[in-house]
Amino acid sequence: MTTRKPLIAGNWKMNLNHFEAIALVQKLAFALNDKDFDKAEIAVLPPFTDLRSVQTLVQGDKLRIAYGAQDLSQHDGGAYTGEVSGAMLAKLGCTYVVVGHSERRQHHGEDDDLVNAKVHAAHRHSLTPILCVGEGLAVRQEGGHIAYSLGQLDGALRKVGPEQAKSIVVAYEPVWAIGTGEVATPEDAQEVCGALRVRLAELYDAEVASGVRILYGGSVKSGNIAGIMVQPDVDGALVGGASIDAGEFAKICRFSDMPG
Ligand SMILES: O=C(CO)COP(=O)(O)O
Repeated sequence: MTTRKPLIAGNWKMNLNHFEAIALVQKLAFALNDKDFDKAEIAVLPPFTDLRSVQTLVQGDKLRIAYGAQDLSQHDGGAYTGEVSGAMLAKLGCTYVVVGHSERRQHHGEDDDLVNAKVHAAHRHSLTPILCVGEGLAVRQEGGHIAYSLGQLDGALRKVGPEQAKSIVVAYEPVWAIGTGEVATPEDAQEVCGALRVRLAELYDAEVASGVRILYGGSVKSGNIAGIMVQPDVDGALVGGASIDAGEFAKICRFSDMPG
């Protein structure tokens, strides 16, 4: 069986300017030690305007913190006012890029085809997509959460080959648990993350499925991370609100020391 190194990624959303970004990453680097970085990969996903500052700090001080962006254009360049390309993110040393976050699907009308195009765009520039899927409250209430999340996975991975699929990170983020304080139970998270892994095995093979990291996201805090992380198919967390507090995020990164 492949061992999957846990990934704890902080999606800052539209928070923190570049000064604040530097302060947060410095605090985080100060709070965490090599043992923490050995146990889990730790990443921050700041707004575009912070990335250059984060890059300079991380590279200058050789920090073991990975970073990436929250979105990218499906295009590689050209007359697309306001867009940021994968090539630009790669040039800034980004490892990750979030694709298909529910806030982009909801507020920017991103559908599965666009999300799929963005997954391909990320791969063209050797960025690892953190592909977000997850159902809204109505779908959950009628029990369609697994089919819905698998449908989003299928759509996002169209024409993505096994080699590329291997490097993808999937994040299950039930929309009803995002920013609401309403965390899915560890069993809820496991149910869908397990189903996503089974679907990866169907779309590709067992090797791909066992290598892909699947994260849970939605109101993750230091007080609930331990229970989520012990689930067999949950390989990390995509943390929103709690990731812009360095102390709280550091505790989440040390999930094995937190109460279950
Ligand atoms: O959307 C999320 C991470 O991408 C989750 O946000 P919260 O942790 O604030 O609920």
